[in-house]
Amino acid sequence: MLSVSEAFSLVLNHSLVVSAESIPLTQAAGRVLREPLVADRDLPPFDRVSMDGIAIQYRAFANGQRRFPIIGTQFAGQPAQTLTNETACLEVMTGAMLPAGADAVIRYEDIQMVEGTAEIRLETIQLGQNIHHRAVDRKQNEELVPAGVRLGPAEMAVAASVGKTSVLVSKPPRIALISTGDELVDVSESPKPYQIRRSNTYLLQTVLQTTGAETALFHLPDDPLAMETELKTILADYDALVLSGGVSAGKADFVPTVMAKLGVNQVFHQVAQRPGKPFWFGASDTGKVAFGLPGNPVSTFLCAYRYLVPWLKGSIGLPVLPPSVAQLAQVVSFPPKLTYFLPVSLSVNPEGVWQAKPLPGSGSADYANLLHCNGFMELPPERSEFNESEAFPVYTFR
Ligand SMILES: Nc1nc2c(c(=O)[nH]1)N[C@H]1C(S)=C(S)[C@@H](COP(=O)(O)OP(=O)(O)OC[C@H]3O[C@@H](n4cnc5c(N)ncnc54)[C@H](O)[C@@H]3O)O[C@H]1N2
Ligand code: MOO
Ligand SMILES: [Mg+2]
Repeated sequence: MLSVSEAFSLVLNHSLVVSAESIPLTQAAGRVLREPLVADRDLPPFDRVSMDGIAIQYRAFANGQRRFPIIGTQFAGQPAQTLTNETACLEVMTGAMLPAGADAVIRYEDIQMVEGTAEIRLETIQLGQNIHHRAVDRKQNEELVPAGVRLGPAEMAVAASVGKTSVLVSKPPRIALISTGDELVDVSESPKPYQIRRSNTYLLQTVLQTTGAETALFHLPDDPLAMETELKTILADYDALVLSGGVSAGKADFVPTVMAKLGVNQVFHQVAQRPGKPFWFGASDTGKVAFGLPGNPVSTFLCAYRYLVPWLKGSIGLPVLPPSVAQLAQVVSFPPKLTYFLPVSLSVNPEGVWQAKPLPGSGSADYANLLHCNGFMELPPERSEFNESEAFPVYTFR
């Protein structure tokens, strides 16, 4: 049986081909850039006054002068004036161009205004003080943001400042989230004694919210012909399918055979892990990808975080980051030769180290247990005893 890392590599090898689209900047927050953002001018584009006050020539102050006649005012949003008299000053406002001939700005707080003159009340000043010099932040034509970065607040501010009215971003992949099973009824229905309400597609939709994918929910019965008909349409309309249920050894587990009939070939079936051992994964020659996640809700949940989310991030051009690491807060025993994804509650101890408190719950159908957890700790298959304070990777979900 495949190991978790082998299965993960195979999943990442089948990334979606996500096309790019140009959209207005006003709609681009949260999307992934597909072009670099380049400085169209120096940043800042001119010597910018950074404090309200007066602009003088430093040499006059260095020569002992303290009282400067005010010969005008330089506001922001105006072309630069000139300090025509090197022993005079201009009042200047934050954001204004530094007047030509001036090379130091003194704050209003450090001067006293007396009858049209400004008297500086400082012992020393620096050449160039309170001036945000042209190009100190970035130079014209410098790459400010590389492609493959999500447009957060800082990136949006930079995009606006370099005049990008529209930006090239990844198109959101269209993903169908499909529950399967005759025992499952809609959330609005009253289940009969042998039925339950379906929950996995709601779980999956919430997990994928952070990726910006477009999702739609479907439900299929345990009937191979009906499944085939409906899945054919869904396959044509969506880039990827995430199914839950119907992949283990039961007489009504039809997902792998139906997918194969539709040209979605098995890449693997079963991974040496708990939960989620019956995980099925396939891809078609036309570039469609399908995840057959095991139906037990904790298995669906774990597989979504461990495989689906990194796969989707990689596909849309975001970096796939390694998991964080935490210390086990108590001894854990797990004899099967499987990678064990242990539900944990994470907290930081007084030394600033992440601690993982095991909350195994009653098994992979116990989804209510996850309400108290915020991650899965990945314990390796070749060991059966895990000591307190040993560190292992954790996949967090809160
Ligand atoms: N003989 C074997 N039986 C089972 C094996 C095995 O290896 N050999 N594996 C077990 C494991 S592990 C899991 S996990 C499950 C996976 O089963 P399936 O993927 O085939 O899923 P189903 O049989 O359709 O359902 C399993 C279970 O999950 C519930 N379920 C399914 N979908 C939803 C949903 N959308 N919302 C809520 N609950 C859902 C379903 O009612 C079943 O209780 O197989 C074991 N068996
Ligand atoms: O994946 Mo199953 O959920 O191990 O029970
Ligand atoms: Mg089954």
